[in-house]
Amino acid sequence: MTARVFIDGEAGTTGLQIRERLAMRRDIELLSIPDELRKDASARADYLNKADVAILCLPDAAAKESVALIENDTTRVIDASSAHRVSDGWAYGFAEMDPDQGDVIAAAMRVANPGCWPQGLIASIRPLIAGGLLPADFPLVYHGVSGYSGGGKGMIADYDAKGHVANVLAPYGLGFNHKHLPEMTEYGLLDRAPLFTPTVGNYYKGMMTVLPLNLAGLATVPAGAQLHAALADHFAAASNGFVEVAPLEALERSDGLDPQALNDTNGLRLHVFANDARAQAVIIAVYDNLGKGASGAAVQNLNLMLGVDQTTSLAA
Ligand SMILES: NC(=O)C1=CN([C@@H]2O[C@H](COP(=O)(O)OP(=O)(O)OC[C@H]3O[C@@H](n4cnc5c(N)ncnc54)[C@H](OP(=O)(O)O)[C@@H]3O)[C@@H](O)[C@H]2O)C=CC1
Ligand SMILES: CC(=O)N[C@@H](CCC(=O)OP(=O)(O)O)C(=O)O
Repeated sequence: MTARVFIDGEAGTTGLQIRERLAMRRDIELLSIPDELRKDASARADYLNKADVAILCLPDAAAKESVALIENDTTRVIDASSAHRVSDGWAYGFAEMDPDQGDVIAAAMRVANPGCWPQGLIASIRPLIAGGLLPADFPLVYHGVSGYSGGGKGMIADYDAKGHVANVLAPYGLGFNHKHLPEMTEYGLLDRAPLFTPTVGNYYKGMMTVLPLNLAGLATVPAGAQLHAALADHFAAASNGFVEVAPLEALERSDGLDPQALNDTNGLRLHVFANDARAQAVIIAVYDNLGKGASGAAVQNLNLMLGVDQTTSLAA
């Protein structure tokens, strides 16, 4: 049986990428709204209500409106916006977060796709706190760089208009109130939000996030090998291959540390570097903001909800 899938916001950056990923799927019938009606609430309501799964690739306010337009109890929703990520009744769509999170997503009517930045942080810290290697009140500083497509059509147009002679690395979020902090705190198992300093790079897509761990002062200082083993064990159990942990790095530099290394994939790779004598470590995540960071994760969640075997699917 084919599943009817409606992408509300299919003309946007994330929507287009999901469309491309689903175009070749014979098990999916894509319901496509005529361009002139794509912002017409009553036409959207029609499409939303006839879909088996609606994928919302919209600003937060429009995503909330879409959910309110659904009048049946059969349309399932994957929301790529940040509107519902810490809301009751919504499953958080980061399948590798816990060994059973894929089952939670598979059974859910409402799935909130994670923000791109939270995925690197949650992947890096949640297994360490859950495993008791770090306390929940450990003070975190979280840094990273994303390609400018992370800001959607608006930011892409800005960079295009500047003719790509923009700032090589532009810091932002300097009021320390980034909209991703609530989901980072909740699903990172943290007592308080990290100090988060994102930057946008002058390139289209791809991310690298950096989580330094200054471990001195902890009652029990975990060795780098323990941090690495906790992450490797967690993702061996919880991942179907989309999240991998590179071997423990004993190098000053690594060729894998390129924010564009996993572009056009649904992969996320963690790297652990440590100096036990100094009680210092850093965990670095590399992934595509439009892949695992948005559309790849949405397709992965769709596959889970439809019961499609991820290892044989071409899509995610
Ligand atoms: N880009 C990324 O890396 C990531 C994005 N996301 C999230 O995914 C969502 C979509 O982001 P992104 O694709 O980047 O954004 P874009 O701005 O590229 O696309 C959003 C689309 O929604 C359309 N839209 C706006 N308002 C309405 C409305 N009321 N009814 C119907 N359509 C509407 C826009 O129309 P128009 O074309 O006319 O502007 C546009 O096509 C956002 O919530 C974003 O935060 C999540 C993770 C990563
Ligand atoms: C580079 C850039 O601007 N990135 C966006 C996040 C993109 C993303 O994860 O989307 P959501 O808005 O759906 O959470 C930002 O930091 O606001």
